[in-house]
Amino acid sequence: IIDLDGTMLDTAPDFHAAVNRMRAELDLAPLPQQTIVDFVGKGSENLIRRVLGVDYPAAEVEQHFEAALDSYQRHYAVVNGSLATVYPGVVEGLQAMRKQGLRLACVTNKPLEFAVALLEKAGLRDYFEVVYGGDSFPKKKPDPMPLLAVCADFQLQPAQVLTIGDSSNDAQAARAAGCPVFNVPYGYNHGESIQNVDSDGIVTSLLVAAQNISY
Ligand SMILES: O=C(O)COP(=O)(O)O
Ligand SMILES: [Mg+2]
Repeated sequence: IIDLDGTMLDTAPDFHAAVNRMRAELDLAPLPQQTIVDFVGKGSENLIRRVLGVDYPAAEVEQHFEAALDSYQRHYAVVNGSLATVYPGVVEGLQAMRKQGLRLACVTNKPLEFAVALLEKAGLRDYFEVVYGGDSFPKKKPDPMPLLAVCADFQLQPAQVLTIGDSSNDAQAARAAGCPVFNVPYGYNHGESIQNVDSDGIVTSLLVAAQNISY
């Protein structure tokens, strides 16, 4: 089970562009990319609340939330995949995993519609039997629900299903599900060091991950 944002694609420039177009519409000043990226990983609603929280106290965040989310989604749909790049070793890693006979699923907190469009644009959609987004189930990562759904789809025990992601969110979901988990060190981990995350190891790329799967 492979995560999307910060693991397969560097989508930071897409988030940066869409958030700042939304902020311009709301007469808010643009934010630096790093500020926005530190808010990524827990879905669109959380991202927009955090981005509004830069300017407004909690009660006012809720007043502006719906209009901001609506604007952001409109802009993200247009920007999606146009500035993002595939990380080194992703295509090679996915090819190596498929060659080993592994079945692949993508589980992301990105809304499903955006996730599928992005995977298609990047030419990665066909590697995955299953794709689940942040709105596919009542709960998203760090809840184990979407990971357990993949285990059920594949008729495998969680201990037989490896997850790979760039953040503590992925690791917590995996731990809660009972799945082994690798982290990649190059993505977005809520502004925290990846070294401090409880995982089964750090792999420098999906290709290195593919070379270290034994079963
Ligand atoms: O949209 C997000 O919050 C990012 O999602 P992902 O890291 O789970 O792909
Ligand atoms: Mg991620």
